[in-house]
Amino acid sequence: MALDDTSLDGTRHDLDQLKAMTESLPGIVFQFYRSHHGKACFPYLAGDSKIFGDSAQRELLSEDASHAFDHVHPDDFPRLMVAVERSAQSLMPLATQFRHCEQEGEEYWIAVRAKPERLNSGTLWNGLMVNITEQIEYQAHLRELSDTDDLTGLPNRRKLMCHLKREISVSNRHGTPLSLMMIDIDHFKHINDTWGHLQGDKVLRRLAELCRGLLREEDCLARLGGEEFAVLLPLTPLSHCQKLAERLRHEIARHDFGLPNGGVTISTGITEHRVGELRDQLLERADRRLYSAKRQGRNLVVGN
Ligand SMILES: Nc1nc2c(ncn2[C@@H]2O[C@H](COP(=O)(O)OP(=O)(O)OP(=O)(O)O)[C@@H](O)[C@H]2O)c(=O)[nH]1
Repeated sequence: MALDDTSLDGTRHDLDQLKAMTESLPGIVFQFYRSHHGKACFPYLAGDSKIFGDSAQRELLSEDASHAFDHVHPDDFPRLMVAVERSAQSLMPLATQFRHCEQEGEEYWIAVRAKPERLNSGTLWNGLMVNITEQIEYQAHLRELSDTDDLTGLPNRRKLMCHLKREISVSNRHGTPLSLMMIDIDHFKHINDTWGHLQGDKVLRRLAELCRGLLREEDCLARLGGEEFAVLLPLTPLSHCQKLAERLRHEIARHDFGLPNGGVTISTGITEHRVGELRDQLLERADRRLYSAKRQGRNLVVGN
């Protein structure tokens, strides 16, 4: 059959347009092939050159995909391989994400979506990879906001509960000590009522800074709400926690918070986690001791 020159021109034009379009995509259109013997390659790759380099690098990948896998973050590599294997076995779409690392240390988060088809010699996926670094960073920012107390910048109750869950599980598994302090400012209502809410806010912020400065990096100081704070101390037995609580109490009592008459004091309940107990049992015991400190006259640490 004779070829119609005009329709060939049209086809060439369409192909050129398609090529130009894929080259400017904010992602990659690809084919990935894996033989039954494990040989893998990218027969087709087009799009964002940030992800898989220039045409010379892509030429290499069309023969051997291992150069691409060298750039996958080591923490993400096993998950990616499991996802590929599952998709090959089940012929369900491949859907996962991973970090792509550049030699210069730059990292991109890539989302991959691809449909597999069985061939005689292996599996072929047709799919897309999209750079989702901005979304991942934005999600991390939102998570940070939802875990942070606005006024003091400290972790909030929600974040402390996550830490508690993790540290209790470590303590249960390894039998390592874990202590908890519950701190409450004494007569804070009086400070607010006498000097105003803004002055009260300043006291909360200053107290948070003061405590932060006296704690180790791995100790989690959180604001639970109002004038109540907590400190979670991994690898710390009650005796050390007691010394630290006394030090905080002392430093706060002698600190000049800028209030015209007198200082600020705190009451503290401390306790150590008992292997096997639940988070709420630990919290309740620390709370009971805090209220015992209040009952006994305030500006006090109670540990049993
Ligand atoms: N300035 C300020 N005040 C707050 C904030 N959150 C809670 N408060 C106030 O903290 C005060 C807490 O009062 P109470 O619960 O009666 O406790 P207290 O006066 O410290 O008395 P004791 O704990 O028994 O020593 C209340 O007046 C709340 O309005 C805040 O973010 N900023």
